[in-house]
Parts: sequence; structure tokens; C-alpha cells
Amino acid sequence: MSARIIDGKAVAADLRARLAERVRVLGFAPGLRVVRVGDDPASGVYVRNKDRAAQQAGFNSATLQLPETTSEAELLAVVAELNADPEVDGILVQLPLPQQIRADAVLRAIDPAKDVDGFHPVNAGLLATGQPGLVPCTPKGVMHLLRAAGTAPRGARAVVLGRSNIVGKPMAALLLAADATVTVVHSRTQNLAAECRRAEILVAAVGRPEMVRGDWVAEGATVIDVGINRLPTGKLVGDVAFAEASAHAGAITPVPGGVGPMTIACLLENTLEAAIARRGLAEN
Ligand SMILES: NC(=O)C1=CN([C@@H]2O[C@H](COP(=O)(O)OP(=O)(O)OC[C@H]3O[C@@H](n4cnc5c(N)ncnc54)[C@H](OP(=O)(O)O)[C@@H]3O)[C@@H](O)[C@H]2O)C=CC1
Ligand SMILES: Nc1nc(=O)c2c([nH]1)NC[C@@H]1CN(c3ccc(C(=O)N[C@@H](CCC(=O)O)C(=O)O)cc3)C=[N+]21
Ligand SMILES: [Mg+2]
Repeated sequence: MSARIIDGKAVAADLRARLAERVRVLGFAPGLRVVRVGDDPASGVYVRNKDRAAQQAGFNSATLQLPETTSEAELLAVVAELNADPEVDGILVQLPLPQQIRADAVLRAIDPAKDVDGFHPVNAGLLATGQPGLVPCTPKGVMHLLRAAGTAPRGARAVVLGRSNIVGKPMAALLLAADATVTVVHSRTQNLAAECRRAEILVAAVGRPEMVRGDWVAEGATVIDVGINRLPTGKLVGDVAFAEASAHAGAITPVPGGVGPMTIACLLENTLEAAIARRGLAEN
């Protein structure tokens, strides 16, 4: 079997076009501010792609670039200013942060109503308890991709590889909310390969280049590769050995062109949702 390729670039472009139309009808530009501290090179690509996508969809988007030496107090002051600014609907503080800054303290300081990353404990708690809130962009994007691929989570065995607060845990919560039977595996799991082979839906988010081999993938499974790994050669690869896995999977996302573009589209979707909710608007 050779897997169908799930075209994240196309699904993301379609979502962004629909968001642009909703923005046009609403008649104002939702405000998004991305705060970047230092110049972690991996963040550079993301921030550039996001800015272009936001502008094209009619958002009022800007990136605040702070020096690597910024203190936690200084960053908290910037967050407080953005919280208080009525023109700002969405705030994203780019991770990772320099070591002198506690990421948890910063994420907790963001107004949950403007937390378009969905990383604030209030939003994490709302997701965990099945209540409406802002949902992390990457796992939200994965749910869009499953829909586009025609893979229904209901009743399916789903395995999430990775348990970070920003991808693995919210991914598991969303799949569970969609009635999948969810297993989360991680660095202390015995026999990862055997666990993954049971999956009808396999989501890999480990940050280990091509760790998921062909024989980890069940025949016909839908494989979603969240990993973004830059090899020493400069090549970008996922957490899944794409060619090997494609020989078994029914459908699979590429890297690049899979989950990455969806993360950005969902950031815009969250910003629009936050703007509508915060400003007490309704769409018709
Ligand atoms: N496409 C996109 O938009 C995005 C992509 N990413 C990418 O997704 C990947 C994961 O990101 P993130 O969740 O932040 O990463 P983290 O490093 O925060 O988490 C990685 C998880 O994988 C587990 N893990 C690591 N090594 C192994 C191993 N050898 N065997 C089993 N489990 C392992 C860890 O287990 P343990 O908990 O036991 O330590 C941890 O739960 C990265 O490649 C990142 O670049 C991230 C965000 C967005
Ligand atoms: N607060 C915060 N929120 C995040 O959502 C967040 C973050 N910090 N820190 C870094 C990670 C990583 N991330 C990516 C998003 C899009 C692409 C992306 O657009 N990828 C494209 C292009 C990749 C390329 O060409 O290099 C693709 O996969 O096709 C990549 C990575 C968001 N993250
Ligand atoms: Mg991380």
C-alpha cells in the first residue's frame, strides 16, 4: 500500500481563505501580537510565516522583538501592556524562552481570553474538562487534517507519541473529546513500536528525527507527523521515516507541508474566535 498524502499546505490555505472572508464580513482587523525574546533560529521561520499569513487574511498583526537579555519582569510588563490594550485580541509569547525567564510564569500572566496559543492553565483546564476555550493551535490543526483526510476519530484507536503540554497532552484531550480510544506514549514507555503498531490514528510529536519506522505503522493507519527537525545537512524532517511509513499507512502528512502550516492557520482561527468573544460580537 502506498499512502495518500495529506496536503497540509492546501488544507491550511483553504482555512485561511475562509478566515479572511469572515474577517472581511466582520469589518475589522483582529489584533495579534507575537512576542519574541532573543533569536532562536527555529522560531524565525514560524514568526515570518505567521506574519505573512496574518497580513494576507486581513489581521492586524505585529511581532515585538525583545533582546535575549530581557528579564522575566520586563517580559511580564510587556504582557501586562498587551493584556490591557483593547486593540489586541491575541497574544503569543514564542517558546522557548531564554533560561532567565520562567515560561510557566509568563504563560500564566497572559489574559486567558487573549491566550491564542491555548497554553494558559485556565484554557488547558477547560479543554481537559470538555468546556469551550482557546485550544492549542497544533493539535487543533491536526483535528482539521484528520477531517480533511476522512479519518473519523470516533471509536478509533489513537496513539499519541509525546506528552508535552503544548502538543501531546492537548492532542490526547482533543482525540478523547472526539471519542477516540486514546493511548499516550513517551520516553518511559516499554516497547514503543508495539504500542504504535496498534494505532489506527498515530500522531508523532517527539522531536526525534525519523524515529517512527515503517514497521511501527499498522496497515492503513492515518499517520500525522508533528515533528519539525532540522538535520545538520539543513534538511527538514519529521518524527516519522516518511518513505518507510508510507508503505504501510493509508494516509500520511509530509514534513514540511503537513502540520506546520495548519498551526499557523489555527493561530489565526483562534485570534478571530478570541476577537469575536472578547468584543461580544456575533457572526451571521
Ligand atoms: N508542526 C508544528 O506546528 C509544531 C511542531 N513541533 C515539533 O513537534 C515535536 C515535539 O514538540 P514538543 O511537544 O514541544 O516537544 P517536547 O520536547 O516538549 O516533548 C517531547 C515528548 O516526546 C517524548 N520523547 C522524547 N524522546 C523520546 C523517545 N526517544 N522515546 C519516546 N518518547 C520520547 C518526551 O517524553 P518525556 O515526557 O517522557 O520526556 C516528551 O513527552 C518537535 O519536533 C517540535 O519541533 C512543536 C510544536 C508545533
Ligand atoms: N508560543 C509558541 N507557540 C507555537 O505554536 C510555537 C512556539 N511557541 N514555538 C515553536 C513551535 C514550532 N511551531 C511551528 C509552527 C509552524 C511551522 C511551519 O510553518 N512549518 C512549515 C515550514 C517549515 C520550514 O520551511 O522551515 C511546514 O512544516 O511546512 C513550524 C513550526 C510553532 N511553535
Ligand atoms: Mg518544547
